[in-house]
Amino acid sequence: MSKIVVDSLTKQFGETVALDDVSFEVPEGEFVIILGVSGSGKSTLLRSMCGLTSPSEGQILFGDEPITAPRPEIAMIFQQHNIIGDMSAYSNALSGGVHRNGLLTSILQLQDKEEKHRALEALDTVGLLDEAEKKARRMSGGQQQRVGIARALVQQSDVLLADEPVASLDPGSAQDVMRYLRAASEDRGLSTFCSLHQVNIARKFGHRFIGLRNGKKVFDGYRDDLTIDAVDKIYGDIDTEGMFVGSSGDPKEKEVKA
Ligand SMILES: Nc1ncnc2c1ncn2[C@@H]1O[C@H](COP(=O)(O)OP(=O)(O)OP(=O)(O)O)[C@@H](O)[C@H]1O
Repeated sequence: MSKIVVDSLTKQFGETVALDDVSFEVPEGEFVIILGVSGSGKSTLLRSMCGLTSPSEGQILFGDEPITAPRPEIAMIFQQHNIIGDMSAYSNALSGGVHRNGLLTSILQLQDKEEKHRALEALDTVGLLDEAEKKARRMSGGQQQRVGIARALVQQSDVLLADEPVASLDPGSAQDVMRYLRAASEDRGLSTFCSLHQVNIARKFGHRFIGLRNGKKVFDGYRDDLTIDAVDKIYGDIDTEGMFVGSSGDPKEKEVKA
């Protein structure tokens, strides 16, 4: 496994500067939450880290190698789950090994025993072993997101990227997904980067936090550093009340420990 280095990363889309000279270094095994308002550059950062978006300037290194295209060591869990509704949770999870097994083997489900065991183990990690045969489309949003995590685990990556994995979920399901994501990440020592809107969920599950504002990195620190002042720096003048709902539902949780 290797550390991730984001080195002076700038990304422009025409006139829009989505990321502006962002740099940080993350050792393997850290659970990092990316915070920022809509449009601050969170998705662009994650997409750049998995090689789906190429930098305008700067680079991202995985170990010593620049990331220039998607690679199996880096798995991405998307906001819209991106799983196949007509397939079972098990088949979806199993498809995470497509880069090892090839498309035909995956479609025909001719994977070896070890691979099938891996898929069941991944479903177990996200608490869905009993639902393995259930069609994904008949599962709740939170369960579908957990299937997405299981599929990423079957990929056997070293790095897990999750772009707002709880954006469309109710507070209870959002916490479930975060709990499983954190457990999966710890279980396997994966470096994990997850973008979130809800600050109290972030505080509950995050280890390290990176705050973006207008494409610039305005915060990089650990739980105790994430004070109200730090949150204000990330979110500016906007009313942050709603962002703190989600873990206990108690907006007083915005009174973060200084
Ligand atoms: N493919 C693209 N083409 C043009 N502009 C883009 C593209 N992708 C992102 N942008 C712009 O870059 C900026 C950052 O967008 P990005 O999606 O990274 O923000 P975000 O923080 O993830 O937002 P959200 O929380 O709404 O997902 C925005 O101004 C957005 O409109």
